[in-house]
Amino acid sequence: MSQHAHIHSAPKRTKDADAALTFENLTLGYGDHAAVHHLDGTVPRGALMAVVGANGSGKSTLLKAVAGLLRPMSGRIARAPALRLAYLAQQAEIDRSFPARVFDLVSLGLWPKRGLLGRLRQADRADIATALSAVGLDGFSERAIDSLSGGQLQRALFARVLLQDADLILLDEPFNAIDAKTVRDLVALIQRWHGEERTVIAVMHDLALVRETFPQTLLLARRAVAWGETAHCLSAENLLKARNFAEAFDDTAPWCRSESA
Ligand SMILES: Nc1ncnc2c1ncn2[C@@H]1O[C@H](COP(=O)(O)OP(=O)(O)OP(=O)(O)O)[C@@H](O)[C@H]1O
Repeated sequence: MSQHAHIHSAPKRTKDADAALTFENLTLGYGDHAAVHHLDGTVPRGALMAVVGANGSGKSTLLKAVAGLLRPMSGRIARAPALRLAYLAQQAEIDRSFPARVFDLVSLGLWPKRGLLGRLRQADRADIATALSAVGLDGFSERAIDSLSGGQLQRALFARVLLQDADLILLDEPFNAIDAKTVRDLVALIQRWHGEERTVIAVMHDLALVRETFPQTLLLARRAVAWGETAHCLSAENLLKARNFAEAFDDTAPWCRSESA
């Protein structure tokens, strides 16, 4: 059976002008081990989409490739022209020991506008203060980032994304080890971005939160098990299918052996 037969609800091909991203027979991996196989589909502009799947199912790999940090093994990712992109990595990948203040971390969000060594203007300082306030970090500007709690650091990173003013926002497990209040505040920010017609893609583990918050979902198990409207995508049948694929993962398998599964 062909790979693509598994994608029961892949989004219909959207006109290019409406697409933020298009995946064409995209295969991603490391060395000669593929982590995401033969992904096809379109993320429309303004979509609010969750990426879900078991550990090791390729979610972070997909985000990294979309962010341009990983080259495809084969196939391609087409981004809308002049798309401004913001990528928030998993917290585990962020170096907190770097001697910086919250202000410095957040001001990096202005980098696309001001350049790395560009001098901040008065208006920029006001924008940074507004972004900190929007994430509930008033008064935190001078704090060292290594003194923040996990939730406070995540708020600061969301403030940086706010300043980036991106068309496409990629969030890798933004709510991992974050308390309920902070999740609510940051979900509200994601909904605001959605209201502003930005495209948001988030790797998520909390399926209840996905059902509440994300209209679209991509269910991955190294391949797309289902992709489309969240309620349909996360049906019991699809989740079972994803679990069965996940149990069959073999990290030592050569490239694409699982295709014949
Ligand atoms: N830098 C790397 N080098 C080699 N293999 C990698 C690398 N990063 C990820 N992998 C492998 O690629 C596969 C997919 O990993 P990925 O991190 O994308 O999964 P994930 O769905 O994000 O998992 P999790 O939910 O645990 O974060 C895994 O088998 C993983 O071991």
